[in-house]
Order: sequence, then structure tokens, then C-alpha cells
Amino acid sequence: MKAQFINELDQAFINAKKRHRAAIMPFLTMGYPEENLSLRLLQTLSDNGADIIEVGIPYSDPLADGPVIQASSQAALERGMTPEKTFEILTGYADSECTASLVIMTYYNILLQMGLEHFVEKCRFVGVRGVVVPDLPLEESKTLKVLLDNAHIHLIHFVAPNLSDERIKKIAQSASGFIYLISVTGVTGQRQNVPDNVASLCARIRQYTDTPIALGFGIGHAEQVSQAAKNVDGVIVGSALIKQISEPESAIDNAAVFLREISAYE
Ligand SMILES: O=P(O)(O)OC[C@@H](O)[C@@H](O)c1c[nH]c2ccccc12
Repeated sequence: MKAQFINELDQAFINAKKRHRAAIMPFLTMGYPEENLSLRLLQTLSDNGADIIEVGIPYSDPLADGPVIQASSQAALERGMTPEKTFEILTGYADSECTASLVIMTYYNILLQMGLEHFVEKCRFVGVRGVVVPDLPLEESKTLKVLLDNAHIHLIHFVAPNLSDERIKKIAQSASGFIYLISVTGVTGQRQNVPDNVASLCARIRQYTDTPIALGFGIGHAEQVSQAAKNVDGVIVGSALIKQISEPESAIDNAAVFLREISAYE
């Protein structure tokens, strides 16, 4: 079933498409490298070419994360980052003039600890437009999906290269916002090339849905963004950005330069 609502996340993909560009979606761990930089980092990403920002709420047992993202979550947690503080930062972002739409990425335990209703209410309050929960299987996402639907927030699903057509169909049919296409199985982190199978995977997905497809895992420079943009509607960049911002003194400047670079892909 198609989503019954349109929000700024859909609009971000529509706008990018109009400009014949892929939507640029950096991933940022909240509280990394320091809590007091997170708001400025979000603003810097938005001001330098991000169309959408994937906001990571750090979790202690991040199964799907690669080493770089994991280390950033660990560091943020050690310095006292919490979901509540994340939402405080996002409240600041909502009050700013920034235009990039926010998508939250975190693990199901965080949601359960907060309480699903409370979590969704917080998301609604700060204007989050999508939620990604990598350890929540489609079959178990019904309750969350209903709550998010009512708040006009998209629940994002993943497609991985090893899925059957039947499975892809099922995911595509309940897709909302965008489909997160994992370019390679395994954990996140940088790789050399965008795999050749992306075009055929996209074709398989598009048999069943016209929901935008965003590619993530291993994309770290403009050249790869440009390769990916030939086939997909959005590009997610995590580890490569996190590496750029490890030093608090240079984090803001590096983030700005890096975002300008990847969003100016040819
Ligand atoms: O870091 P990469 O390879 O650029 O990939 C993005 C990815 O890190 C980000 O979307 C993400 C962070 N944690 C995750 C957990 C599961 C899936 C995706 C993620």
C-alpha cells in the first residue's frame, strides 16, 4: 500500500529530481565528536548541500554499524549522549532556518526504552520526517508503522542485494519515504567502487514501487556519488563524513568542505 501522506522528505526527493540530482543524505552520529558541536554540525550539513540528514542516536550494541560509525557511537555514549539529549539538539535544529529534512536512524531497543508512543511524539515535535530502524524486521514493524503513519513520518525499509524477488516485492509494497538500498551485504564503511549490481537491483525494486531509492554503504567521495546517482534517487554517506569530523577543532570546517565536495558531484 502506498503511503497516505506526503511530507518534506518526499519533497526533498521531488526537488532533487527536478534538478536532475540525487538527494544527498549525510549520516551524523549525535554527540560526536562532542555534544556541543552536534547542532552546528547539522546546520553545517544543511547549509552545504545536504538535502536530508540521517541522524544517528548512539546505541551501545550497534549490530549493523561498521567500525567507524561504531566508534563514533561509543565515543558519544562515553561522553554522556542520550536519546533525550538528541531530541534537545533536534529541537534547536527545528528552530533554525535550516532546510534539510531529518531522518532518525537508531536501534529498536532505544525506541522500546523510550516507549514507542513517546518516541514518535518526540519525532513529531521536532519535525523528524522518517525513521530507520535496522534491527526491526518488516514483520514486526506494524505497531511502530501505525504510530508513525498517524504522525506523517515515514518508516524506512531496507533492501539488500541477496533478497528474493518475493521479498523485494513485499518490502516495496510497504515502502514509504524511500527504500534504503544496501549496496553490499555486511556492515557499513567505505569501499572502492559502487557495485555493478546496483542498476539491476534498482530495476527489480522498481517493478513494484516508484518510491525513491537511496543507496548507502561504502560511498565516500564525489566520484562514487556520481556513479550511484546514475541509478538511484538518493545517496547516503556515513563513515566518510564521520572520519572527517573526529577532531572537534576542525569538525565544522571539514564537514562543510566535505559536503560541498560530495554534493557538487558531476
Ligand atoms: O557508513 P557508510 O558506509 O557510508 O554507510 C551509511 C551508514 O553508515 C548509515 O546509514 C548507517 C549508520 N548506522 C547504520 C546501521 C544500519 C544501516 C545503516 C547505517
